[in-house]
Amino acid sequence: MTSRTTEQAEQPPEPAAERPGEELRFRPPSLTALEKHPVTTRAMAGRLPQLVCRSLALAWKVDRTAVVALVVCQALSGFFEAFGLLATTGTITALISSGHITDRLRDALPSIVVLAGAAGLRALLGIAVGNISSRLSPRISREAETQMLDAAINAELAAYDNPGFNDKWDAADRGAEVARDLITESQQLMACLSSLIAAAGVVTVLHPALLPLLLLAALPQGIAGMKAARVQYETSRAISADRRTLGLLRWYMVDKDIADQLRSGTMAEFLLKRYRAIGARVDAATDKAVHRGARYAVLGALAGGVASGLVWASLALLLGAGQMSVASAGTAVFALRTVGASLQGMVGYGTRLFRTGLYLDDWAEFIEEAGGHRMRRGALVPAAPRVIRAEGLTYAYPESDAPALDEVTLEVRRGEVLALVGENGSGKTTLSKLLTGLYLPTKGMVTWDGVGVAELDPQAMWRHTAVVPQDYAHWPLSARDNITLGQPHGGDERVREAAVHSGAHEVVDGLRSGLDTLLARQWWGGVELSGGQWQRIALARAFHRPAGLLVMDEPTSALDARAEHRIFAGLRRMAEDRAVVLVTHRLANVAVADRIVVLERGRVIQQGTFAELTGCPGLFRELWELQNDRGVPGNEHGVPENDRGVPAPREAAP
Ligand SMILES: Nc1ncnc2c1ncn2[C@@H]1O[C@H](COP(=O)(O)OP(=O)(O)OP(=O)(O)O)[C@@H](O)[C@H]1O
Repeated sequence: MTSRTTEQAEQPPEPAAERPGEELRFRPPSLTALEKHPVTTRAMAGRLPQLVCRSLALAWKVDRTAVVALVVCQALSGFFEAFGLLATTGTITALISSGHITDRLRDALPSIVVLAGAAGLRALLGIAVGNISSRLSPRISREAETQMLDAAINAELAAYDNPGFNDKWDAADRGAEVARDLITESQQLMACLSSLIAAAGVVTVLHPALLPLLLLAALPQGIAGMKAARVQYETSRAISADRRTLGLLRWYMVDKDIADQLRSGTMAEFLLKRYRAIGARVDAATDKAVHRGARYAVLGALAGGVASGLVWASLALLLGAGQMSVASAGTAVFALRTVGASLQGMVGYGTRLFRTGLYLDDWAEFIEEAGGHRMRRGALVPAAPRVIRAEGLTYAYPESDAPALDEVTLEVRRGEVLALVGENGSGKTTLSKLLTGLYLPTKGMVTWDGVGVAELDPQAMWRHTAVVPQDYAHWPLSARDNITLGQPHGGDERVREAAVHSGAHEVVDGLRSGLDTLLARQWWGGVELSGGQWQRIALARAFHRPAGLLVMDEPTSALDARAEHRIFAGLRRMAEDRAVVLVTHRLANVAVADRIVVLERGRVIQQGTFAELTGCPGLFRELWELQNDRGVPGNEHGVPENDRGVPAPREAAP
């Protein structure tokens, strides 16, 4: 320290806002889609049919009739295109032949009728195709979203602790969003293709040299289009982490639950500054991509212009050399324009479809990834458990250095209250999640009546569990649904019973429509509850479940003394027909437990009754003494004692 110069010492510290905010950074996205499908002509040519099939397959799931109608309409449209073009030759031949103009027009009339009829029918088919794809597009996106949701909700809970999981969800979400473009772009590509086949057939009939020349002319723009598509995709992926951060910041700035802290902490300016800085970074990256894309477009257009000039010059030469009649040349002009437009369309829609395909790969990758975490457990349907046992239980979170739980062995039986105690981060919540089968052990076992939880059907197992987590959900539903979780049994009587046990009846009785009241002020103009009132509802929902295992993690952290007393006084009755696991830091409350397990850094260091643990030296007694060391006048423990030296909650009147 003495080596620091005065100048160094006086330098103001770097302002925190200028440093990159690690907590607001997401992992840089991987460009695996690009690695799998590099943007080259060959890759694109191989990929497009695959993508068209994929879009049709997704559409097939949504509406089979519409897919059949779409394909038939496209085929008919191509057929009428060729028909119309061939009729052009007849029209021109009749018009340029010798004779009176009235005779020539009469001769041309049948071809003109065919031409007009074909154009009219094509227009009608175009409208039909547009209609069908507009109907299909949003449904395809929804189908893609549904598949994502299905993958996510059926993934193991541990998947969410994987740092890449949320990133992939985000990229996949964009994939599902753009999936709606898949059918439109595919059908546009198919329309161009059918028109190209029709016109190319006609051009080849007129002169075989014209078609290869035309294909060559379309190449430069095709390459430019692909390069621009790559730049756009890369940029979009590169800024996706920043876009997520912006979304998060927006949410933090308007979220009702922290709006008061934003104001009282005068955070708005700081967050807005960050928002603007990240927004500027996104804008700069977008500008760069737009400029690069424009450069490619200009180069492509220049090369395409030169190539088109060559095609037209060839046509003039053929005409001049007498290798083609004037009528055929006239038809060739129409056909060439059609081929040119179709090729351009194919390149344009093809590159767009390719880009959509890259996003869709992200979507598919997530489904695959979530599929990798898909719950693959047994199918045994358990009864309400009588004994839940952890044996040599070890659990490590993904990418963490030390296990959160290390060789834990304990059991809890029906009719018992087991309390888990320990300092912050000692592994209590993790252990409760393993006992309920939300996580599967890294090593060791959790068994329900002797059967490993991995062998049990998870849904059937969770029907026997009721959990009051530290952060319980404030479901934007009615009070009744908030208690029954949409799974009523025994009618309102059971709801009322659970509410009385938790003290939520006092909350419900004060609501304007009782159990029917919506508890979602910010969304639907419903009623908002206080923190403690919400906790009473969360407790009622756990008491309402006919569960054999009840886990309560800090269940009374927001309750007033009377409400808290009611919960602990009624806990023994609760435990009569179920096993109860209680996690709490308020050690006076664990006196109701039959056994207390003390955890330290993921290991069990003490076990016993309240009297045993307070009666001998160790972490529990130390924490207990600290909790009572407030200088409050009274007895040694600061609470009334019964004859076991245990603070005794009295049975409360409901
Ligand atoms: N989702 C997670 N991903 C990675 N590590 C986690 C995760 N959740 C918890 N941990 C880590 O696991 C350890 C145990 O956490 P746990 O939440 O089980 O502790 P706890 O005893 O319930 O703490 P508290 O008393 O603060 O609620 C901690 O070191 C924590 O950092």
